[in-house]
Amino acid sequence: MHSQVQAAILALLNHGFFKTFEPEGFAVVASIAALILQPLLLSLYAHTATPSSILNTYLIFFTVLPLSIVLYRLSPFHPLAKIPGPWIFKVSKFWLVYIRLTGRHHLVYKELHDKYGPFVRIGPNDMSVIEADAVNTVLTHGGLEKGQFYRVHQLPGDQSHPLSLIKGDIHRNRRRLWSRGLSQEALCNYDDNLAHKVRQLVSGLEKGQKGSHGVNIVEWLQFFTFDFMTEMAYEVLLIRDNRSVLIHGRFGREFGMLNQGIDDNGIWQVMGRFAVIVSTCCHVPWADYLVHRSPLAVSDMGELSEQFAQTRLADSAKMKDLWYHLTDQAGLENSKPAYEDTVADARVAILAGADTTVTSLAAFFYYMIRHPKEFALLREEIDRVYPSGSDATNVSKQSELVYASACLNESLRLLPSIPTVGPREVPKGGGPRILAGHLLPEGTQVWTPPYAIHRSPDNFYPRPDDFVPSRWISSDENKSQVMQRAAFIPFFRGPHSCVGKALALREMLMVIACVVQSLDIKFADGFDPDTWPEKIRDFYLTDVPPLKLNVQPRS
Ligand code: HEM
Repeated sequence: MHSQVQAAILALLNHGFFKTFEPEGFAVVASIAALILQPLLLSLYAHTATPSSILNTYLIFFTVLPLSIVLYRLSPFHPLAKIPGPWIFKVSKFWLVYIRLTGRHHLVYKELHDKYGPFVRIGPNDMSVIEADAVNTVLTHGGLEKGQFYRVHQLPGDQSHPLSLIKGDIHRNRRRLWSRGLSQEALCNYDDNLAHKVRQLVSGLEKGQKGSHGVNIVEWLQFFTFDFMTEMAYEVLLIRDNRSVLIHGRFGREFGMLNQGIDDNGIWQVMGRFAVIVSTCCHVPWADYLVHRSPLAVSDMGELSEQFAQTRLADSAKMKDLWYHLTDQAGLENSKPAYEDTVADARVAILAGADTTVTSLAAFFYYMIRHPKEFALLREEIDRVYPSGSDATNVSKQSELVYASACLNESLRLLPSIPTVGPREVPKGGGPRILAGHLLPEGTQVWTPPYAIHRSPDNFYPRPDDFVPSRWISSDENKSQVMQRAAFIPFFRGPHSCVGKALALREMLMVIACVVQSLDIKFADGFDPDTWPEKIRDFYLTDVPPLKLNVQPRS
């Protein structure tokens, strides 16, 4: 057979092989090496190893291979062919990688759904769903497990298994430890520390006010959530009772951001960099393997959590912190979790609990200040539940904050802090699944992006894009509105939903009550509220731009 025909056939065989066996881990490097070597070996085998014939073989191989992939992905023979979507998304995930890098990921998903409807093909083997029933089917028990995105969501060289990345029975067993550490009973243990930090936040906001340029509340919320989550997870004393703990190594400075009013160690930069790298690479898992091994992705997060863990072990805690529960110090389980898994879990607590709360609270204050009528109603409620001089950190009164909770729901709806989350997957070995009439083969990645779901008029109507807290309060007026509660998923749903939801709500209501009781807040001079939401970037976690406020004690 002519060697050019052989090169074309070899390319088609490779396409068939990689369509069935997508390489992961070390197989990525082996596959790339195999692809590079094959045309050379073919030329040698066909005894046509002159420079021009080798070049020719390479040319044909590397033309036919991508061409056959593209044609197949666009063809009616592809299993997801009937799901609408733009051709460029069907052909390759590289377009989504680019979109992720721009931070417009959540906006693009919404635009695609506005154009193509509730089911959109957003990748060769990926679809996105915003219809309430289908979202419920995907996420709840008996639905789909975490997808490809999470398998590669691991720190470089890290062999541990944090809760956010595991599934099945292992996940169920570990989640029990987390649920104990975040149960109502456990939360009471964290209240004193939480109240102390919230008071520090309020006074920090007052002190941080710099003339008419105001104070960046996002930065102070970062100090607050990081300090609180770190102490809650490890009871690592940051700075308390005039005592400070020095974390050595790369982070050789004192922590206690609220106290110092500065992120001296650049932790938030580290977290931001980590989020960009991981969220971008997760669209192309095989590329992720290569990038993770590059010095670009050296992980400071792993080092930091190890240092916190060591400090915690050297200086035993005075309360039952999250570490106490995650290491099962009460001895309620048959076996103890591995040390590396606990370190990874405590790191997840900081990553999952700090950034999300910052975004949610920043969005809350933004929407309140933008809507003076609603803000006045909120104030009225806070003044009634926590009159001036009373203790606004008293959590037993939070159930009376009906309007504040409605406002919080509405801001979480408009700006969920993990705007697209990650996909779920039709598991290998269980055969195809049917979702709303679509037959999804094994390996299909199904996205349920909260930002697009929350703003769909099929789920929330009227005014799906507007801040309307009253939609959360039952009234005769609201009877005719569309309100798909199953489509409200800022904390996600099902076995992998947010295990820290109760803590997050308690924490956020405490901050809201204390800030509104003590401070007058408005946008700082020169701050442009119109463009603020546009500058929010979705790197799985959210990069929130500065929110400059003018802060004065309430008269
Ligand atoms: C407003 C604040 C918060 C929001 C909006 C939020 C939202 C979410 C969402 C959407 C997920 C699913 C992520 C995914 O599947 O990729 C999640 C998972 C998780 N969240 Fe939260 N979260 C918040 C605060 C917290 C806090 C304070 C903690 C405390 C430790 C926490 C711990 C976790 C953990 C451990 C998971 C993984 C659960 C699992 O896989 O079983 N979150 N969160």
